[in-house]
Amino acid sequence: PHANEEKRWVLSDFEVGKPLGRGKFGHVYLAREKRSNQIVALKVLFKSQLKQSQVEHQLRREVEIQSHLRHPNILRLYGYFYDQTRVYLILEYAAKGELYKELTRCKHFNEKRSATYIASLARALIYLHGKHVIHRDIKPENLLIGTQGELKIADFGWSVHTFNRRRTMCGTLDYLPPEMVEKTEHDYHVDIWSLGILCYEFLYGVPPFEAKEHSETYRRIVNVDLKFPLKPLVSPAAKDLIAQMLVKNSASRLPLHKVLEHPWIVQNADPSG
Ligand SMILES: Cn1ncc2ncnc(NCCc3cnc(NC(=O)Nc4cccc(C(F)(F)F)c4)s3)c21
Repeated sequence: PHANEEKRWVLSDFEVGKPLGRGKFGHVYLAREKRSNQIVALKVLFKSQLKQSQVEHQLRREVEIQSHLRHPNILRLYGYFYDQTRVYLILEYAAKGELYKELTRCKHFNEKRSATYIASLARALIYLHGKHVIHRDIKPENLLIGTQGELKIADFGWSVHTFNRRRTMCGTLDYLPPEMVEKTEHDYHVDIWSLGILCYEFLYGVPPFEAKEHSETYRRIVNVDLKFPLKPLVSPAAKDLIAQMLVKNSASRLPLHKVLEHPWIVQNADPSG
């Protein structure tokens, strides 16, 4: 078909392999496109569940947003197709799997690995914000690791174009910045807050405002009740960067390009990302 004509994919175009993960709406499988031998990840979503949760519009927006994104630290969504009962997302395969599994295995990452991931994420977010897209759901569960160990942001199911911001609450509270928790207007600064949460969780193995009760987590977020444990040992430079991103007033959060210039990133991030 011509380049601009979307190929109509069908399930029989693929040889489906092992399951890669189980999501709320469906499973992800390793797959090979038969004609090109290209390895992909195939996410299978049940139409019934999508309809039931009224998220079809979100899925359409995800496909639309992803179709214009090309960045080494953003997982590609090559296309989609559907049959009677299911919708299939054809995704780039991230050979080293889910970052959160790696974080659980290692307990926490060292400063070099953490800074390298944060720098890659900052570059991906600069690219995204340049396209007026906010991801809004940056957390370890949505980060994958590519063949060369590079970080890939995945799952734009909650992303929005900045002109039409919605206040749907999504998933764990831990990553929500004060303005989303307090349900006020929010903008691309939310992703800078989440980057600060991630940086803390990479270094300490737990998110900064974690608490047993939701109400306690909520209180700690809106008060920015930021505490650094004595263990593991973390450099003052890293704490300084985290404290500059986890700022209640969203406009005062360290801009992403300043994150890339911060001494902790400059001294610890591997330039290759
Ligand atoms: C585990 N794993 N290991 C290796 C590997 N390589 C690639 N991918 C993997 N996993 C899939 C990662 C995803 C990327 N994009 C997604 N997108 C999505 O799940 N979208 C989506 C779903 C349900 C509902 C909605 C809606 F309607 F609410 F918007 C949107 S999931 C891999």
